[in-house]
Amino acid sequence: MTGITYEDFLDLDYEPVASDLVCTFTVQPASDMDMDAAASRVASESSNGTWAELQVDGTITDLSATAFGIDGNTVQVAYPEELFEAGNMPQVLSCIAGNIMGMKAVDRIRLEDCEWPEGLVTSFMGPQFGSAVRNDIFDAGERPITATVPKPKVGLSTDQHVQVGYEAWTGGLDLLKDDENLTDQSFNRFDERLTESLAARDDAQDETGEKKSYLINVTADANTMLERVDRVAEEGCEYVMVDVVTCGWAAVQAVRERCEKHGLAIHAHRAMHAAFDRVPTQGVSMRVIAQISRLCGADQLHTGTADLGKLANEDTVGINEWLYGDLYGTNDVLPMASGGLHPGLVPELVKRVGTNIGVQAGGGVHGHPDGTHAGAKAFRQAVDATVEGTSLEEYAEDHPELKVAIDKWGTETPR
Ligand SMILES: O=C(COP(=O)(O)O)[C@H](O)[C@H](O)COP(=O)(O)O
Ligand SMILES: [Mg+2]
Repeated sequence: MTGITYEDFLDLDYEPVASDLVCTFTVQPASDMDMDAAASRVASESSNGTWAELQVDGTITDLSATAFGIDGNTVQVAYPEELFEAGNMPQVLSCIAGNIMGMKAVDRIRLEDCEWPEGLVTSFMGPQFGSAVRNDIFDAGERPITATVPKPKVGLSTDQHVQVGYEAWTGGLDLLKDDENLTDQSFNRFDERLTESLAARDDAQDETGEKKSYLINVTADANTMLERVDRVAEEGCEYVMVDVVTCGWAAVQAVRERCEKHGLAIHAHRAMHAAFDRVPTQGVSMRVIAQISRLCGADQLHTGTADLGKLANEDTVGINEWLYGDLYGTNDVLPMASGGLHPGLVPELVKRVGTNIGVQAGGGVHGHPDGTHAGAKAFRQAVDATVEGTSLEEYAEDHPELKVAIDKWGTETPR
C-alpha cells in the first residue's frame, strides 16, 4: 500500500461489476475541500484508507472502494464484495455508514440508497414470511391486516392491557401490539402479559371465528431477547415484536435465527429511526434502514403513513415498493402504516399505498368516544368499506361505530 493516498479512491470512469455493493451518498464537502477530494475520502475511509499516505510494505489484498459517480452533491461509491463479512450487518454498516458519518472532510453526509449484490443479499436470512403473513397466519384475503396498540403506551396493568386486547380482537382487529417502550416493567410483567393475553386471544378467536395474534415486545439485551422468543413460541404465539433500531442489527439477526427454529414472524418497530433519517442532509435514510431490516429478516416493518399521520415520513410509497420488489428470491416485507391513524384516514391511505399493508392505530381506536371495542369495530369497518369500494359515509349509515368515529375525527391529520 506504499504511496497510496486518498485520491487513489476516485475513478470517474469506473463501471461497477455485479458483485459490487454500490452506495449513493449526498455529500457536502468541508469548506476547504472540493467534491472530488471529499468523495475520495468517503470511499477511502469507508473501505481500507485513511487520511495519511501509508508506508506499509508487503502484499495486501486490495479492498479499496471507488468513488465513481459525482453529480452535484450526489456521490456513488462501489465497494468490492471481499470487503464484507457474509451475513454480518454490523460489519457492513461499520464500512458504509461508519467513520465517514463524522469525518471532518465532509460538513454533511447522508447514505441515501444501496444496490445490494446477490452474494451479500443471500448471505443474510431475510424474512421468513414477509407479506405472506396476511394469509399464512391470518385469512385476510386482499384486505390490509389490522392492529392496535393499547394507550397509554405504558402504565396499564397486565389485567387492563389484556382487557384492551380482548376488546380490540373481538371488535374485529387481527393484532394486539405492545408499544415500543413496553417490555417487562414492574407494572406489567412480560411473562404474565404473554400468558394472559394469549388466553384472551384464544377466547376472542372462539367468539369471532377469526384468527388473532399478538405482537409482544421482546426487546432487551440479546440473551434475554432469545429467552423471550423461546417463551413466546412455547406459549403458542405466531409473532415477536422487536425495536430493531434501538436493540441493534446484531441482536435482530440473532432473533431472526431463533425465529426460524420456532416458525415465528418478526414485527419490526423502528423507534429511533428518525435520529438517523430525519435530517435530509445527514445520516442514513429510512430507505436504507428498510433495506437493512429486510436483509436481517423483519417480516413486518413500520414505514409510515405517506404523510397522513402524526409523524414525519420519508417516501413511504417508494420504500414500500422497494420492500415488495425482487431481491434475488428474498421474501418481501409487509409495510405497517401507523402513527396517528384513525378510521377517516383509511381510504386515502389505501389510495396512496395500496392494500398489501398492515394498518395500525392506537389513539384512533382507544380515543373513540365509546371506547376500545367500538373503536376497534370502527377501524375494521373503515378497512372493510375501503376494500369493497364503499365510501365511509355510506358504510357509516348502517355501521354506527364508524359514524361516531368520522363525526369525531373526520379526515383530520393529527399532531
Ligand atoms: O404507537 C404508535 C402509534 O400510536 P398512535 O396510533 O396512537 O399514533 C407507534 O409507535 C407509531 O406508529 C410509530 O411510528 P412509525 O410507525 O412511523 O414508526
Ligand atoms: Mg408506539
